[in-house]
Amino acid sequence: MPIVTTREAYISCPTSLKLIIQKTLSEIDRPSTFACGERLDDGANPGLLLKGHGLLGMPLSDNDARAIISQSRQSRFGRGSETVVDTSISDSWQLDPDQFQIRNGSWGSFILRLVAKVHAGFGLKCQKDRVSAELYKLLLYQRGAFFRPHSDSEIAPCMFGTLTVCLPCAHEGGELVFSHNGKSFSFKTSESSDFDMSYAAWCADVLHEVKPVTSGHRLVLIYNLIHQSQVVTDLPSASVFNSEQTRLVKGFRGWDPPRYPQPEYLIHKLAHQYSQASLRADRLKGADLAQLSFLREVAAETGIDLYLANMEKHATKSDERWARNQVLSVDIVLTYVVTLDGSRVDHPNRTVYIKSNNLIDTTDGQHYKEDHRGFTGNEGATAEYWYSGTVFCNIGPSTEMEI
Ligand SMILES: O=C(O)CCC(=O)C(=O)O
Ligand SMILES: [Fe+2]
Repeated sequence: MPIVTTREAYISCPTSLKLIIQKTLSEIDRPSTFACGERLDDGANPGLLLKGHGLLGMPLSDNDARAIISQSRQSRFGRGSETVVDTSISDSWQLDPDQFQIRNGSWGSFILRLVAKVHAGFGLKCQKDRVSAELYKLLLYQRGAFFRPHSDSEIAPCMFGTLTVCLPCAHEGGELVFSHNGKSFSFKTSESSDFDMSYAAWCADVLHEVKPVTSGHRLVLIYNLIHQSQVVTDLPSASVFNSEQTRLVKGFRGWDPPRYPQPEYLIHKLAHQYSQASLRADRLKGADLAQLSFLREVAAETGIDLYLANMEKHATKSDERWARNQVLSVDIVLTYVVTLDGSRVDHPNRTVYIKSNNLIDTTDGQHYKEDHRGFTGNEGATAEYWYSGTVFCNIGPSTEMEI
């Protein structure tokens, strides 16, 4: 039996590239990130009770910090399938959950609120109640302590990430730095550390580090994020973000120029319709915003240009009340084209005509107006439909769309 590789499949059917792009974009249906974090002004005091010592006050005093250290061991972390101590990687102090208690009864619902933030931030598609956070350890960083770049191994079944709550305890330094797939960003726990808390969460496969603490103490509760998934492949991970991006890049690069020249532009319909005033990247919502962030990455990699536009489509069809609903003619025009920052680039007095072949998705959606003409001469009964929408235009690197 002949084996058809994906590459051959692309070559034999250029429409499949549009399908790849369409399918991938349709799966990016909500904003998502592989790491998130923010200051929390409404954090409750967990009421940490250290066995043999008593309640730990918040912000943590130097005296209570010494009490924690006296009962701690060097922090451990997952390396492959093992849990190891290596002070060249991390030299913070660790308490295990059986060495302390969280006495505040409302702490559980506070953690659930954080899990809901993670669920939204990661754009998880499962129900919120499929995700939970299991207490793993309490870490204390003294001045000079750090955690070198590492990713978290799955120390619990169906663990997909880590949630941390940095408790009130003034410190400088100690910021979290995340890097994945050539992108990196940092989050400063110190900024809210005097009296407030902050949370951070990341997918287990994201490389992260804690920069050295330069003064004070950094006190963090660490939770494993668990996904009650039946199917192991459902587990969220940062590499899912990569694979969506890779598929899109493949889609845009996959045209085989000698046989099927790359179209000079492609049009992708947005989920929402935007007025001219809100036609700019920073006003996009929901799935549109999420898709834009992916398309931006893809544009940087492939050299395509991105524009936003309002589109009008006018179709004349045979009237379905009398005959099969056959399309007789279609006109598609862009009525307002802008760069991502909202600057208009089309000429107000010139119409930009679009070939329907360049639409990634040719389904019409709901028309906003229709007109049934009845029988006219030889043409039979016709009906006209008008559609409108907002679109992304992805223009190939070496071509210009005539506007
Ligand atoms: O201290 C932190 O904020 C992160 C700790 C960490 O990465 C870990 O325990 O694996
Ligand atoms: Fe970690």
